[in-house]
Amino acid sequence: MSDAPIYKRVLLKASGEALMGDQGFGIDVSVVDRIAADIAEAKALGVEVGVVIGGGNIFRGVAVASKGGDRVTGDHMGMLATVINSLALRTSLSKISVDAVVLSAIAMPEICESFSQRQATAYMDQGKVVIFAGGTGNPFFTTDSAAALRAAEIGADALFKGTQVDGIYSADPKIHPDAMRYERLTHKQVLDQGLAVMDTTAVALARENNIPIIVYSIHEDGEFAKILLGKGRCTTVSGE
Ligand SMILES: Nc1ncnc2c1ncn2[C@@H]1O[C@H](COP(=O)(O)OP(=O)(O)OP(=O)(O)O)[C@@H](O)[C@H]1O
Ligand SMILES: O=c1ccn([C@@H]2O[C@H](COP(=O)(O)O)[C@@H](O)[C@H]2O)c(=O)[nH]1
Repeated sequence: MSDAPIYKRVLLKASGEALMGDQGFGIDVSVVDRIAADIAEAKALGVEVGVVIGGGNIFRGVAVASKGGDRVTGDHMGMLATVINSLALRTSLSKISVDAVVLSAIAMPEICESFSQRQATAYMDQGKVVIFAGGTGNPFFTTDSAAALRAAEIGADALFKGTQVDGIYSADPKIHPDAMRYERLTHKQVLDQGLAVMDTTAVALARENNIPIIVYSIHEDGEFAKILLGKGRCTTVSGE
């Protein structure tokens, strides 16, 4: 394995759902601690890391809409869930002495700083882990889209999606256990074939900005660093 990471600055989209561990809801601190350790390993390789965390372990806006409630309010609740997860990750990182800051797309100055592209980039240049909370700050989006947006804004070399599965398959492997895993795909193939591991807005944004997407299992200890070193199990999505 080479000692030099293949990317200098990355954006990690960490699964919200993964944070609940076996509990079925909420935050399992041991899982957050493990993800923090993975980020620390990447930092130790000299990689600059920005993070967006989902909110699926707490709340998704569609849950309100599907019961006849107001979608926008539901999405506000979902974005607040991502703030809770971001604060949990900052806590886990600070326990292992990794300097991290939470920047929220929704102003809540008593709790964390507000997002601005300039401040985010300045913090990353200083070597801090920047955790982008509150999604895009707009309803009808997802944290996948927020991750692609922030990746473009900070000039990330790659967008990592740490999720429940170890790559992109020909169909959802949770529903079709015989689906085939891809090593490499283009953004166009992901969009044309409707491979639903990431939402289409996020993939389109990454494609327009020439940002590779790496999909891997966030449940595998040390996989993030391995992939950064050019090894590890994942699917890489890049330009055609
Ligand atoms: N073609 C595919 N290849 C791989 N996974 C797929 C595919 N189609 C659907 N999926 C599903 O997509 C899921 C990832 O989607 P999703 O973004 O909702 O989860 P997440 O990473 O846990 O995000 P969140 O942060 O919102 O909780 C995988 O767990 C997998 O079951
Ligand atoms: O830009 C955004 C990002 C997220 N939301 C809402 O938050 C939840 C949780 O995010 P996931 O990506 O599903 O983990 C999402 O379901 C939306 O309700 C948003 O409105 N805008």
